[in-house]
Amino acid sequence: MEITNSKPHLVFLSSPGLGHLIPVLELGNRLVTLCNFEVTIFTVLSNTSQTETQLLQSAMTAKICEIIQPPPVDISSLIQPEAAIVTQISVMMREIRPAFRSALSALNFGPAAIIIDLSGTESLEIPKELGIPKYVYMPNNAWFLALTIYLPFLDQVVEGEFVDQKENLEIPGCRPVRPEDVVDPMLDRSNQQYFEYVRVGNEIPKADGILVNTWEALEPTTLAALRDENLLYKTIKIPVFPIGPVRRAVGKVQVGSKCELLNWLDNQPKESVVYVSFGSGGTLSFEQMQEIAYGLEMSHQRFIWVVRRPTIETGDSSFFTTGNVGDDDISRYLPDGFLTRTKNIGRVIPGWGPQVQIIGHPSTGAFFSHCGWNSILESLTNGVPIIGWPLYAEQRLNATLLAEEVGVAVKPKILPSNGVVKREEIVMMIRKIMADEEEGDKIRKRVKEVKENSERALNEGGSSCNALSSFAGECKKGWKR
Ligand SMILES: O=c1ccn([C@@H]2O[C@H](COP(=O)(O)OP(=O)(O)O[C@H]3O[C@H](CO)[C@@H](O)[C@H](O)[C@H]3O)[C@@H](O)[C@H]2O)c(=O)[nH]1
Repeated sequence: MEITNSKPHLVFLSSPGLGHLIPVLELGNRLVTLCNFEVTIFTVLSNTSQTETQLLQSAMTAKICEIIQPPPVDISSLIQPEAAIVTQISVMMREIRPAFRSALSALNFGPAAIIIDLSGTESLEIPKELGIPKYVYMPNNAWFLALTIYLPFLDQVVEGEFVDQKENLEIPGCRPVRPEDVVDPMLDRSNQQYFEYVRVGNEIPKADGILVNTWEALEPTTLAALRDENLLYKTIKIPVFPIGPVRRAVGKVQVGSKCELLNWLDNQPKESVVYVSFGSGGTLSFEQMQEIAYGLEMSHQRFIWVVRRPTIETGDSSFFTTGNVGDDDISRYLPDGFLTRTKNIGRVIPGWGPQVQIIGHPSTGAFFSHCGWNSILESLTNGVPIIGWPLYAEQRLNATLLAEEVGVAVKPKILPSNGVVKREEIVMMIRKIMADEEEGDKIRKRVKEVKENSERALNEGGSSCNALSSFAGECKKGWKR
């Protein structure tokens, strides 16, 4: 790809994991096509996920953004084998800094700005040294951003474990966070991932601004708090640009290339199918898989289920290997006879599915989701209500936001990360979203409103379009050809 000096240039630093790579690639594409930038993305990969590698390959083929892939870093001597995902990613991003610094110094153009995603904030010092404007990209919602930047303060005033607190955690101007909803790194204050997360909270305000993957109408109160000098602006003192929803859209499916699954969806009634999938890393215990299988069967609703090998220990153990487990014989993890009994109403896919095509299909009526933010955005922008099944990371926070503030989701009484949710409750949630005429109807109407307000935000003159333009304006202002 030829790099010219005629357009301002932005450089991204993206961290491992599809949940980060996807929104970085999407935002990069948007800045090229809508704002007339050239974009280079410095990608740090886990190097163990085939799906990650494939995604990057297709981004390289599309040639919208320039991709730089540094050699993999070996962190095995720096962490314990059982280190949490956040710790692993933090250490990888720390070790990549010399390569990122050399790559920036070797560029034959002066970038207008550097955009660093959430897990790479330790690298903000590099553009600072080089005198280049620097921004943080939060590929999640504003409430999670608020908790992250306020955590260093909570760290000073809260005693004991957050999960053991009797009172909700107050964040100025925002919805309080229930102790049971705190993000994974806050579960154990003696674990390295907690220190890494507090560090990120301290580092974000060192940027010149924050891009966040949400929009005004979705989180008006939190965004107002982030701008209010008496509330959270006091902590960050930098502008926040709500530019979302940045998400993958349904591409045109080539004639003749449609898979059997999408043909099957074509033949189902409108909004009749429940799509069940837990993102790029979510896995379930064997017992929980049985309950979901029976719950789906007993609900008598049509479904598509992306099934992975169960885990016993943690919910996130396939985070870096997604797409690599697809060849397993998944029938052995499902109840006897399940596949035969449900063959007329359901489809089970091993490992990985064409999610954006499924969610964007008119036959899909609900998304049974782990509430990763990309999945949520794909659902909301297609007007599909959510059965929230938070597993790890910040997903409990996301599920609460959707169910209790936005009004587009239901979630189980006990959190799936805390115990096994029984089939009866699963049936109840599915039926509420798919068939309930009162509460269900309200949720289905609300999600259509959210779809429309997301479109308005992105259209010309909409809040996110304006936020992206003002970010672009700031970057172009300081750029010297
Ligand atoms: O079978 C599948 C499963 C997933 N996807 C895609 O993979 C992405 C998954 O992203 P997301 O829903 O955000 O889940 P995670 O990969 O789990 O994301 C991580 O990163 C997100 C953004 O920071 C966080 O919100 C999550 O909690 C964290 O687990 C989405 O674009 C999906 O369309 C597929 O295409 N097919």
